Amino acid sequence: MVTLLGCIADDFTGATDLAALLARSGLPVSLRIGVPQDDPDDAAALEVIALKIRTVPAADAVQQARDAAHWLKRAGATRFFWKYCSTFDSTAAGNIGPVAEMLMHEVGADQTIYCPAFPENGRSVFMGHLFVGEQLLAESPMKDHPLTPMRDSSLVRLLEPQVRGKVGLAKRHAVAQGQAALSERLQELVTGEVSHVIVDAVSETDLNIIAEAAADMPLVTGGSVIAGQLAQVYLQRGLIAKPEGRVSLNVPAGGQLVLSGSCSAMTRRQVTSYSATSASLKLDPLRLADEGEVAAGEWLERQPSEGAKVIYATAEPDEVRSAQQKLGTERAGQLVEQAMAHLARRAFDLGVRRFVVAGGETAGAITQALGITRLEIGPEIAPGVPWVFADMEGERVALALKSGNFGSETFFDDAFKLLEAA
Ligand SMILES: Nc1ncnc2c1ncn2[C@@H]1O[C@H](COP(=O)(O)OP(=O)(O)O)[C@@H](O)[C@H]1O
Ligand SMILES: O=C(O)[C@@H](O)C(=O)COP(=O)(O)O
Repeated sequence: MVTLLGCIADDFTGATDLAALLARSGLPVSLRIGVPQDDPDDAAALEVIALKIRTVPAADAVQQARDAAHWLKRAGATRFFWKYCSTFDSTAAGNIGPVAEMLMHEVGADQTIYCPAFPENGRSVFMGHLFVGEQLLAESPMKDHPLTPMRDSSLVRLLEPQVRGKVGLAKRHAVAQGQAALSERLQELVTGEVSHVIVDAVSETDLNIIAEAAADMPLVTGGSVIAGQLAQVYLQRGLIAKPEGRVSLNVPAGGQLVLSGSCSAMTRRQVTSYSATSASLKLDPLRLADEGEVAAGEWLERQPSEGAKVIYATAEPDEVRSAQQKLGTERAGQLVEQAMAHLARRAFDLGVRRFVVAGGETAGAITQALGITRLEIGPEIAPGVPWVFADMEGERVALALKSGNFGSETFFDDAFKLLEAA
């Protein structure tokens, strides 16, 4: 099949979020880990390439995203989507802006939109300011993120230093008036040479209007919801058709494990809740620096494969800051990610086949270490978090790659229960 929409995600939880929201349209979605080595002879209409480029140097992120775009072009994609976090996770150097600008150049776009809103998960954009629930982004727990602390809520101000072109805003007043008014506003901005447009959105209706206005843009950027709405518009316009029949899921039997490297507020609550009824082990980056993860591996070996268990580095902001001051931010993060990756591999060797992983960077490290290259999309456990399935060394594996702040307090339990019922 020829690809219609080619998507590039900047992390792995974000990629499964995107794939889940695209799959809500009923269209088949293909999710690949890293830029495929092979030619795209089995491409799907909606292709997603998951990269781990949210916090790497901007030049590296741009290069990897360019390679992904070239593969998607070879698959036939004529429209492209750049997926980043619904909390606009980035630094002053990038990587949202530099990748968007490179992709605009690649696809010949003179304008693109930025639309991270995800109303179901409490992310809305008004007057260019991003809200997380009722709080401005910079007042939300995202201000304490270990790698991308978000200290400004204005998307215009956040994006400006990341791009060369002009940044503008399409306010909710234009969006609420419908597609024609929004298209007119976008046209006005492009005439004024504004190539990067933040678009307000506070509801699904807003996102639907935005998707209608942006459906023919060669490049759209944002969170998963606007991409899902684009797929719906393609269906309505007959650009793409739903396949006949249903694909049956092959759910693996085997042991289970939660691995959590996210320090986000919701994950902290989820770890506390799950630890109350499960075997749990906390990883300390300082101990990992001295001794590695041997003790954790031994702990894992002592646990029944089928039993409920969680290994976590999840910690309160003060504790994270203290580890980062002693080890450096990058090293602290890498120590945890590497340990999680080794433990996931050990768990697989011990018979674990159902993994719940909390944290985008953590999920990236684990999925890469397991050598997984392609994922099938299963049922959504919570908005934006589906079970995904992969074949690994001849074995079937189920993974739930959970974004730090997604899901309710009982998410880990909910995830395994859903798999039992599938
Ligand atoms: N206790 C800790 N101290 C310092 N860094 C940590 C600690 N626990 C986890 N980390 C690091 O914090 C980062 C969390 O990012 P990520 O996995 O993307 O989570 P989220 O989805 O919440 O953003 C990872 O790089 C992880 O290794
Ligand atoms: O858009 C979102 O919020 C998610 O898909 C996402 O990218 C979250 O990233 P992490 O919180 O780092 O997992």
